[in-house]
Amino acid sequence: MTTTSYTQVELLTLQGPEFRRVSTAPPRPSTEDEIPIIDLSTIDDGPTARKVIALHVRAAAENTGFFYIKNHGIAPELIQRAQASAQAFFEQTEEQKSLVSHAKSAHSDGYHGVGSTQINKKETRDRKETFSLRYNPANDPTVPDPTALLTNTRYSYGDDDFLWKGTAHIRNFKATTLEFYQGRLTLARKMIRIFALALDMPEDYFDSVTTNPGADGLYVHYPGSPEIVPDNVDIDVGIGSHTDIQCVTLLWQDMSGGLQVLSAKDEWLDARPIPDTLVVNIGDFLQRLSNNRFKSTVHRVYNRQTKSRYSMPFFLGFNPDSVCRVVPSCIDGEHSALYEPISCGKWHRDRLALAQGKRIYA
Ligand SMILES: O=C(O)CCC(=O)C(=O)O
Ligand SMILES: [Fe+2]
Repeated sequence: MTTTSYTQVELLTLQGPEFRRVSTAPPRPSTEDEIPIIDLSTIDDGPTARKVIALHVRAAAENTGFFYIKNHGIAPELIQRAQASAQAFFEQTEEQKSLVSHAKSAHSDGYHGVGSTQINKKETRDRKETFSLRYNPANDPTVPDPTALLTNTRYSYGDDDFLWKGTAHIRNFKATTLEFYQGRLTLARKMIRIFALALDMPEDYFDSVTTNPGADGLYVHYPGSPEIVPDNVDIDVGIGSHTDIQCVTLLWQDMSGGLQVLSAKDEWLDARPIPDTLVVNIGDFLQRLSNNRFKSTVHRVYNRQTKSRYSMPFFLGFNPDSVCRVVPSCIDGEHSALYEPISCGKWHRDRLALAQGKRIYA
C-alpha cells in the first residue's frame, strides 16, 4: 500500500497567510470529470440552452474550479495573430521592451521583465515576462460615452497611449491586441452571465457591475530552459503557486504544457493543452461572492522544455466603484454570509499591492 505524503503551499490573502495542503506526488493527468470540457456552441441560443451550460459550469466550479471551453466564438485566426504579436513583442531587445515598462504607468500595465515578479513569496521568482493591458473605456465598444468615465475623478483607468507608442514599430500590434482584448471582454461578459445562472440567479444579475469592469488582458512568455528538465528535478517556477484575484479567468495556452492545478483532493493535476479550447477558472473575488461555494483554485506553471512557452490570460473583475456582496442564493438557514460587502476596485488594488509587496491604505 502506498501512503500519500503532503506538504503545504502558502498563499497571500488580505486576512493574512493561508495554507493549503498539497500532495507531494508528481502531477498526474486530470480526468474528464476533474477538468471537464464544456461546449459553448449553444450559448447564444436562449435561456434554456444557457441554463444547461450553467449546470455543467456549476459542477466544475464546485469541484476543481477549472474547466475548458470549446466553441467559445473567438476565431482561431485571431488567436493566432495575437500569439504572433506576443511573440514579436517578446523577441525584441530588453531596450525595446522597456519602451513600455510598467514603471511608466500608474496602473501596473505594460512590460514586466523575466524575474521581476514573485507571485508566491515562498517559492522562486517567476521565470516569465509579461505585457499587460488594463481596462480603458475608450477600448470598450459597449460604453456610450467613454470620455465621461475617463474624466470622472472617482475612476482611474489604464492609460494605454504609452503602450501603443512604444510598440508602434511592431506591425499590427495595437490593432490585433485590441481586437483580441475586445473579443475576450465580450466572451467574459457572456461567461459571467453563465456564472449568474450557475448561482441560481437571473442571468443579468452581474450585468450592472460589468459595464466598465476591471479587466486585464495579458501576453506571457516563459523562456525555455537550456536543456529539457524532467518533472522530478527542481527548476525555477514559471509562475508560482497562486490563486487568481478577480472573478473569472479565460486563458489561452500554447501546446507546451506546464500548467498545473490543485485538485479537490489536494493533488497536482496537469491542465494539458487542448487545441481550440480556452481554460476557465474562478478567482478569489467570485469565490467570496459565492460564499466559498465556487472554488478559486491554486495553480502554477513550469516550463521544463527548451522552447519558449506562450500564454494569454484575461482576468475579468467587476466595475471598480461597485460594492459587491455575497450572492443571496448562497445564503440560507445553514449558511450565513462569510464576508462583508466590499468595493471591487479596492479589493483589486489591495490584492495587487499585496502581491507586489506594497503598503495597503485603508
Ligand atoms: O500562463 C499560464 O498558463 C497561467 C498564468 C496564470 O496563472 C496567471 O497569469 O495568473
Ligand atoms: Fe493564475
